[in-house]
Formats: sequence, structure tokens, C-alpha cells
Amino acid sequence: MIEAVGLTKRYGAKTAVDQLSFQVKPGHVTGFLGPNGSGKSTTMRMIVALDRPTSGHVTINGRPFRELPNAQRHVGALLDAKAVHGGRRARAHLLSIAQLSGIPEKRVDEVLAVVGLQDAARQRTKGFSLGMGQRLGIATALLGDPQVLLFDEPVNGLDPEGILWVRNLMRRLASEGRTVLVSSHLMSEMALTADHLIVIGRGRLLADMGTQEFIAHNSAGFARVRAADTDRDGRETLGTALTKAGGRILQEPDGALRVTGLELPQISDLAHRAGVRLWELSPHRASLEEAYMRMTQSSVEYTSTEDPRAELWEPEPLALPAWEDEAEAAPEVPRTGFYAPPPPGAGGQPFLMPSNPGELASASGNPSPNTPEDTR
Ligand SMILES: Nc1ncnc2c1ncn2[C@@H]1O[C@H](COP(=O)(O)OP(=O)(O)OP(=O)(O)O)[C@@H](O)[C@H]1O
Repeated sequence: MIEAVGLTKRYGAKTAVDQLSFQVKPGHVTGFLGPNGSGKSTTMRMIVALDRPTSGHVTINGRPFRELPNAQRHVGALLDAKAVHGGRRARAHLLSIAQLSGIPEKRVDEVLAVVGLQDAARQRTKGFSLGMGQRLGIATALLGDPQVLLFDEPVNGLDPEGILWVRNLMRRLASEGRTVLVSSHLMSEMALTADHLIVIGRGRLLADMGTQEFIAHNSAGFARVRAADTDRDGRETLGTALTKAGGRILQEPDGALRVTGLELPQISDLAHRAGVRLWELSPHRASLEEAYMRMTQSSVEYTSTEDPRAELWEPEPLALPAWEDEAEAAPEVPRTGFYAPPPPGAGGQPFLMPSNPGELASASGNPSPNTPEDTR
């Protein structure tokens, strides 16, 4: 386990890490997230005593890194994949570290195989691609077969196959009961890899919780509901019925309604009673990226003047119907519903999935009355 208590690091007037307290437990992949410059690398460097805290302390299995006997056997870290002597061959690089730590030579070949670098073992590292360098860095971290592993941006520069491999490796290491702390800016990847998240902003702890809990805490739960496009008054009728029942309604740019304060079955019943046909009724499931953006929006130090998150929060100017005096346009969020517009030529009719495959086969042989004839 890694435990930080009141960990603080100042560089002159700059506070890089500010009173950080957390525990990284064994058996889980813990994602370490935060905007650029939020202090992730500084924290990791302090964990392995490459930086000295200004105040506070951090321990590994109850002891500061410097007090661990043969630390390489307890802790493995990938902090900077480029920190390798370019003139050395990959195997020689690993062998020198192994010899310094009393690790047998056969382990060098084992880790080269684990990271898939057997064929490049005798190449000088200065000719390595970014991804090969990352693999060598991961091999270095694994060399001592440690119980505690730190990876700073391990998927940086890896191709999709490499990213999948890192994900599986992290999860396997955690399932073996090891403590795995991994930083990344790739939210979609972290959502698949990490069970637990530590999120920091401007050096301070913003969140320390399970990944799913984090997503649920930092995203607004709502339903997307969409009246049939063929029903001209459907949206207004539906909006009025839902508002009267206590729902809060925002308009999405594509004409769907975003409803909070009502459960999906209630919305369905209200629509049924109001005689409005629905083409979509779906729960909104937030992504980790969306939740992370919400949480860190006030902690970002470096933003472009064209901040992409503006799209997430700024209301779209939309004409509002009469039924919602105070209605707001919904901020744009990634679509997660399963609404599919009618296929071209369906004459505005929604596509109904046939109940058995035979119907589908016969339908494909006989053009539907709504399908325009091919006039060519
Ligand atoms: N040796 C140093 N001297 C002065 N300032 C430093 C030093 N190392 C880090 N900093 C500053 O501390 C802050 C935190 O940097 P750090 O590299 O830990 O952030 P990070 O979260 O890892 O960022 P990124 O995601 O961009 O890698 C930054 O403002 C950085 O400029």
C-alpha cells in the first residue's frame, strides 16, 4: 500500500503538491488523474524519493522509500521512459539495473518477453520508437517483480494493440494482489483500466473514490426523451405533461428533451396518457471524460482560448416553446442513447424491428409501401 499524509511540495513560490493525503490499496488499479501541471508526476517522484517533500510524508508498505531494503524488489516505477542511456542496448540497460539490485539475469529475458521486446533486445535504445521506449520502461518497472508499481502515462505513444496490452497487464498485476498506481490523460482508457480514482487539481485532492462512483457523483442523471418527429405537437404536449408532473426540462439541440426529476417509467406513463408517441426514452449514462471535465473545470491551469469544454457547458441558443418559460437549452454532452432516425425513404415513419427473422427476409424482397420506387 502507498500512503501519503499531508504531502506538500513547493518549488519557490509555486506549490506543486498541496497537503495531499491518500491511500493506494493493493488489489486494485488506481488511476491518478489531473489536468496538466496538477502535480501528478511530482507526487510520483516523491513516492520513490526522487523529490523530497517540503512537508508531509509518503510511505510504501509503512516505510519511506529510502528505508526499504532493496527497494527495486518492492517498488517498480515508470516515470520517464526517455530516461535511458541512448547508447545502451535494451538488454544491457535492464541487465545493469538487475545486477545493481541482485536480480538474476534470467529475469531480464523474462521481462523482455513480457513486454514483447525480445527481438529488439540487442538494439541501442536511441533508435527506439516512443512505444518501444514505453515498453522498455515498463520492463524496467517489472524487473524486481515488485508488489507496488507506479506508471506515469504508460500508454503514451502506444498503438491500439499496445494500449490494450497495457490495460490487461495493469489489471493482471492488480489481480495478483499488487498495488498499481497509474496516471493517464486518456479518460476512455482509464474508465476501462482503473477500479479506483485519485483526482487532483492544482496540487490538491479533488476526489478519491471508485471509478463508477466518481462518474455517478459528477454527472447529472437524466433521461432523454423524444416525441415522434411525425407528431407535430408531440414535443410541446409532452413537455407540458412532464413539467406539470414536476419534471425539469431542457432542450437538446437535436430536438430531444432532457428530463430530470422523473423516473423513466413515469415519463413513459405520462407520455402514454398524453397520447404522445415516443421514439426515444433512454437513461443518460455519463462517461468518465464528462465526469472528469465537470470535476476539474475550475482546476485547469492551461486552457486554449478555444476551450473544447465550452461545448459541454454553454447553452445553445434555441427557440423555446411556450410551455417552459424558464426552460434552458441543454449543454452539449456526448450522445449515449440508442435512438436511430428512420432509414432514408421511410417516409418519416419510424423503423420497426420485425419480430422474427422471416419477416425481415420477406421485407427485403418486397419493397415497403413507404420505400420510393427506384426510377432509374
Ligand atoms: N523541478 C521543478 N521546478 C520547478 N517547478 C516544477 C518542477 N517540477 C514540477 N514543477 C511545477 O510543478 C507543477 C506540477 O508539475 P507536475 O509535472 O507534477 O504536473 P503533472 O500533473 O504531472 O503534469 P502533466 O500532466 O502535464 O505531466 C507544475 O506547475 C510544474 O511546472
